[in-house]
This record gives sequence, C-alpha cells and structure tokens, in this order.
Amino acid sequence: MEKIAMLGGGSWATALTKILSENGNRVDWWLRAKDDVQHLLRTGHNPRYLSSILFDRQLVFPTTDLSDAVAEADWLVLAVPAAFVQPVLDKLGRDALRHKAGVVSAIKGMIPTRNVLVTDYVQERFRLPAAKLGVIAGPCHAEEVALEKQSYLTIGSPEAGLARGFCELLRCRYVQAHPAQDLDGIEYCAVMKNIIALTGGIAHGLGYGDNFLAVLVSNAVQEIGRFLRAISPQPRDLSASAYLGDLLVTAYSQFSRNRTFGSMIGRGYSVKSAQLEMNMVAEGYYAVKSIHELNRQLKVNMPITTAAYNILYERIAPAVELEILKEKLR
Ligand SMILES: NC(=O)C1=CN([C@@H]2O[C@H](COP(=O)(O)OP(=O)(O)OC[C@H]3O[C@@H](n4cnc5c(N)ncnc54)[C@H](OP(=O)(O)O)[C@@H]3O)[C@@H](O)[C@H]2O)C=CC1
Ligand SMILES: O=C(CO)COP(=O)(O)O
Repeated sequence: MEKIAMLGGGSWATALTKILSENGNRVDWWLRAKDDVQHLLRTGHNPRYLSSILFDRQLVFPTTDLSDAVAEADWLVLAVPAAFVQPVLDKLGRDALRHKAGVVSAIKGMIPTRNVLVTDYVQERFRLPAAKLGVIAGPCHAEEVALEKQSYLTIGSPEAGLARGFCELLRCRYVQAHPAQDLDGIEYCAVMKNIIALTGGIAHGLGYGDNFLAVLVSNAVQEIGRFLRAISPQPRDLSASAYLGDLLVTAYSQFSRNRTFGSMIGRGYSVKSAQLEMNMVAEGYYAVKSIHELNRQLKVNMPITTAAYNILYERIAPAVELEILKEKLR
C-alpha cells in the first residue's frame, strides 16, 4: 500500500481518489471546505462533485489540514485548479516535499502570476530535481471515471521509474496507464487544448457547426505544434493520445468545462455570469492569458489563441473575432 496526499476537492481529485483508493492505497485528501470534509467523514460521499462515489473510509481520510495530509505521504498529487494552487502550495514549508517519492500534477493549467507550468513552480519552490516530478495527462473526464468507463491516462516524467511507478498505482479494470518522458510538452499541450476547446465552444455558441469545428481542431494541432517547437523543442508525436486525444475529448465531449464555458460566451454570457452558472472551473479562461503573454517573446503564429484572448480579455465581440479567425484557418 502506498500513501498518497491528494490536494483538491473538485471532480478530478474525487475521481483520482476513487481510482487510487480502490486500488488499495491510502489517500489523505485535502479539501478546502470544512463542510465537504465533514460530509465525507459522515457519509463517505463528496457532496458537491461526483457524489455517487462511495469512498472506503478505511483508506480515504479527508481533512482541511494541509500539513497533516502531506506529512506522511509517499506521493503528492495536485488537483487544485491552476489559478488557485499557488497559495495552497505556498502554505507548505520549502522542505515539506523533499523526501516524497514523487509530486504528480493532475492540473491542466499554468500559474497565472508567473506564467509558468505547475511542475516548474513546484520544482523551483520546493527545490526538487525534475526527476521527482510528473504529470497525469490523457483524454479522461472525471465524470466517465465515476461511471467506470474505459479510460486511458499517460504519466509524463523525465524519470521513467517514477512514471512507471505511478502508472501502477492507477491501473485498474477501467483505466489503462502508460508512461511517457515528455513532461513539458505534455503539460503545455494540456494547457493549450483547453484554449482550443473554449474557442470551439464560442464558435458553437455562435451557431458554427461540426464542419467548422473539425477545421478549427485540425488547425489547432498545427498551432500547438508550432508553440511546442518554440518553447520546448524535442521530437514528439502529437498524434499520441496524451496530446491529440486530450484535445479531442475536450473539444467534443458533453462533459467539457472549457467547451461549455466557451459556448456560453458565444451565446452572449459575460465571463462572470458564465463562471457563476458553471460552478466548475474552465482552465482555458486563465490559460489563454498566460499563453498569450508568453508568446509576446516567442512570436509564434497562434491565430486561435489570439482570437480567444481578444474575446475574453480585450472584449472584442465573439462574432467579430470569429469572422477574422475564419479567414485564417485552412
Ligand atoms: N474534471 C476533469 O475531468 C479533469 C480535470 N483536470 C484538471 O484538474 C484540475 C482541477 O479541476 P476539476 O477537478 O475539474 O475542478 P472542478 O471544476 O470540478 O471544481 C472546481 C474546483 O476548484 C475549486 N475552486 C473554485 N474556486 C476556487 C477558489 N477561488 N480558490 C480555491 N479553489 C477554488 C473548487 O473548490 P470548492 O469546491 O471548495 O469550491 C473545486 O475544488 C484542473 O486543472 C483541470 O484542468 C484534468 C483532467 C480531467
Ligand atoms: O482536461 C480535462 C479532460 O481531459 C478537463 O477539461 P474539460 O472539462 O474542459 O474537458
């Protein structure tokens, strides 16, 4: 049995806790809301996300005490949305993670105050070698994990042993897990696919159809490829499921937060009202600002990201921006 500290109380933390605990591991689960912890302790269910899952209370230990959750863990899994994770990490002492087997980020977003990947922030703040870091990636929605639908995850880490070890913790009847060595590329791609799905949602909300979405997604693969070659050049096959699969599920799934959020923007909702109505976090809203700002230096041709940025941060009307974008797609 491994001991895992899970940070985050949303859908993905809930789904990962299900997989890890049902595989016989102990999960010390940090959630920010006291009421949610009390409900979990009392009933074994998370009241607000994937509440059908019943947790084994001999293996899952919910708490609001961050240090307590992390203290004895072999592994740390990060599943707080990127926009809110830095203040959580900053509560931990700089040496708190030194003796962990690994710190694995399940987050698909960037630290907004610094425009850096979550694993880069963790490495710098806790002075960890890259070999202690990993990401959980792949086309996998928490809602389908709750329903035990066949799913695939990729664990990216420069350290093959870490990636293989964490795959072992995740594999079960309905989850296949495979290791990969491209940490940065997988993490950047997971950030960017949210921007693409959000833009696809905007187009959908404006009345564009499947023909347009297919062209948008094809162009997105090229846009992601150009960006990855500029920021983290190394050979990689973007048709692998950790890249293309992740983009496709977010662009097309009924469960996608980013697509749903974009669709509301396309239908005329303000950012605030879309966020309030969703009650979940669309990472693409924050990611588009980070990627746009990073690209000021890189100057990669990124028409889809630029369109999303102009709509969400420059308040250009979605219909006007999509008219401009549609002339740039091939
Ligand atoms: N959902 C999925 O299928 C997948 C998600 N991911 C990634 O996992 C990460 C977590 O997302 P997910 O679990 O989906 O989140 P959800 O959208 O399901 O839930 C939102 C989470 O964000 C927290 N939150 C909201 N506002 C704040 C705030 N102001 N400060 C601190 N926390 C806040 C909520 O806490 P509270 O409940 O206390 O309000 C809740 O835990 C993201 O990076 C996402 O991209 C990756 C793969 C799959
Ligand atoms: O990253 C995710 C699934 O892989 C979750 O984001 P979406 O809900 O927008 O798809």
